[in-house]
Amino acid sequence: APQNDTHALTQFRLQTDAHASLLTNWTGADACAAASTWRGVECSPNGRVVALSLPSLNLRGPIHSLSLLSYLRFLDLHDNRLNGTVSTLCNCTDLELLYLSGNDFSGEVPLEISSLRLLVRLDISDNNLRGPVPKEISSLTHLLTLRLQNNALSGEVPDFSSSLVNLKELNITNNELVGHLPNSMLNRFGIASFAGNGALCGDSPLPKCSSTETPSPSSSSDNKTGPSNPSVIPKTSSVVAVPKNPPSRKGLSPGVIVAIVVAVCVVFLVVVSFTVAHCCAGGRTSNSMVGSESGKRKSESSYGVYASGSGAERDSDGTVDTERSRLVFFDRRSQFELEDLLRASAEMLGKGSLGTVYRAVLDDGCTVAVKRLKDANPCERSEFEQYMDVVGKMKHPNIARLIAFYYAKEEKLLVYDYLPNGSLHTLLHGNRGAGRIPLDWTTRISLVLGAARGLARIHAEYSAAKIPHGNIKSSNVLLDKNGAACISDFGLFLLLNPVHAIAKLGGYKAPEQSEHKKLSQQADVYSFGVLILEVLTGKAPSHQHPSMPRPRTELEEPHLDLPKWVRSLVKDSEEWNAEVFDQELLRYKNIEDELLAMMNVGLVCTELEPEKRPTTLEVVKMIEDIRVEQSPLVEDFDESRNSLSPSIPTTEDGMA
Ligand SMILES: Nc1ncnc2c1ncn2[C@@H]1O[C@H](COP(=O)(O)OP(=O)(O)OP(=O)(O)O)[C@@H](O)[C@H]1O
Repeated sequence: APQNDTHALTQFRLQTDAHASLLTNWTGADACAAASTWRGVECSPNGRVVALSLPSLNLRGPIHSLSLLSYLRFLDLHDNRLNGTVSTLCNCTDLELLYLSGNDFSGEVPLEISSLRLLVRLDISDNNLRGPVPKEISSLTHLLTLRLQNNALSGEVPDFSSSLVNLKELNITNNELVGHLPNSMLNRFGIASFAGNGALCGDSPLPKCSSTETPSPSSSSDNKTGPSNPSVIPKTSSVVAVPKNPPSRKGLSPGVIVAIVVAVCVVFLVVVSFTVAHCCAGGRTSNSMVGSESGKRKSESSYGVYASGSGAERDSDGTVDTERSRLVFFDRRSQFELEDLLRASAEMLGKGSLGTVYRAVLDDGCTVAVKRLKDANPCERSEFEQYMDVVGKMKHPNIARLIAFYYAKEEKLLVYDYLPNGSLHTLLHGNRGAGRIPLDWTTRISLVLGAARGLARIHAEYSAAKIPHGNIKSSNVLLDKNGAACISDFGLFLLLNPVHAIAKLGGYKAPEQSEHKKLSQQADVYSFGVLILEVLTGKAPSHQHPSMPRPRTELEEPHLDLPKWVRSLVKDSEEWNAEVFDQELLRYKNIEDELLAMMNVGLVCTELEPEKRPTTLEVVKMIEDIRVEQSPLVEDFDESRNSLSPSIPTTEDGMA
């Protein structure tokens, strides 16, 4: 079966990627192999493709090959030029999220859609779909979102009001729907969900239905050819392009138009005031809800999943637990719903030891990083919330900020500020070949100092409990939009069983940890010392855990004990040995003293005996003494860190 998945994807690529350039990294025999990085593909632990996300890639052609992906739960192909019918996907009965909007799909919405019983979101808007809105949709009882707008769907609107009890968003606007709109549908979803159909009738503000409840020919669309009744459109007729925003149609009296406008305005105002009240309430209660079951409110977007979308929170009897799953925020200024997150266009940033990280751009342009935890987390909800409370309260300019979290039985998400400028690991080891921009000494020292300040804050905040970071390494030092270093992944070790934490996490290990397997602040200092030596030597240290697949640069030297290697070359702390240092650093003049001083900080941090190591506050002081002001100490947390416009730190040396 896994080979079938790879075969299906390969077929899909051959049939749709005419430009070939887009999916060039779809190579190798197995899309789900451990080291595989097939763009947009996500696999389950048993090697089956569960998610495919390829929006806006100018893909053209049919999608029938994807019907073989029998484990697929998330499919996002929106904004391409894909064509043919969508019926083939009805074989993918595990699908929960299906986004196909903005393509050239034609034919009818298949009756077999009813086999996709797990669907939570269905978006097939902005295509050329014709024929009726099938009644069979009413069996998709988990649906939260149904978007069918901007197609050429015709016939009457079925009554979903009693069957689709979870449906929050319905949009069938700009189609060719006719006849009586059931009052229950109008009342529940509002006139705005049905606008742009022209020939619907029913209760006010719609025109009254005639006795036969069929529209007069003059009230049907005037910008499309042929009759509006689907049954008389030959299935073989050429597809009439549907304008994405059709002009308003004729046929309504001015009075009715005024009534519709007033009704839409009223609905809009009600929605806006509800949203404002909702956001304010959310802001007031977000922190207090952590760890407090009584504080929880029922959320509109409480049933949700991300990416492969496994988070259907179902009770044993199959009912949906909508009561307790919601995004919990740590900052009243950042408020959005899980739905916004689900709707956001997402791009996989990478996989770590605890899960996969996605970059998600919300509708309002805000960008966040979403870490979707894999099943490494054994915690109960209350425990999870307590730990996240610890992380969420930690606000410092050199610590990646946790904005919110989501906990459901099968899905745990952590939402962070998106830090757009990569990691220290990438800056040091990425692209060492031709075309590399050297990482200058000023930037290095400033990043080390920033990271030291972040770590010192964690240690100081939790000095009594001696809570460590537990996973210090250069790939967990990320750069914000200003190029400042931020320690990421703080607090995640709390989610792991202590027995397994040390093996799972990929930070640089202190020697004492091979014996007692405990995380500690002193071990963090050791890891930080290794990081300093890494910055000085340009060499990637060994993670001492061959089972860990990361980091994976071609330049990483296997099993390099960096402190040992440096000590072997430098016997005396005053001794200068150019061989130790990164060649890139040797082109800068008059920095030998600073390099030596920094090397000594690295060496003292990596003392074999934990008691001999300095505290992180002392480390900060030592680095500040080397170069007085490299990284401005920002006391106030910079809320504007999150940005859509990444700025790359200057890497040409600006040394005095
Ligand atoms: N807040 C963020 N903003 C931007 N990119 C991020 C953010 N958090 C993580 N990433 C990126 O996502 C990818 C995966 O990160 P993740 O932390 O899961 O793995 P890791 O650091 O490689 O390993 P580990 O799980 O041991 O920390 C990395 O490339 C990382 O740089």
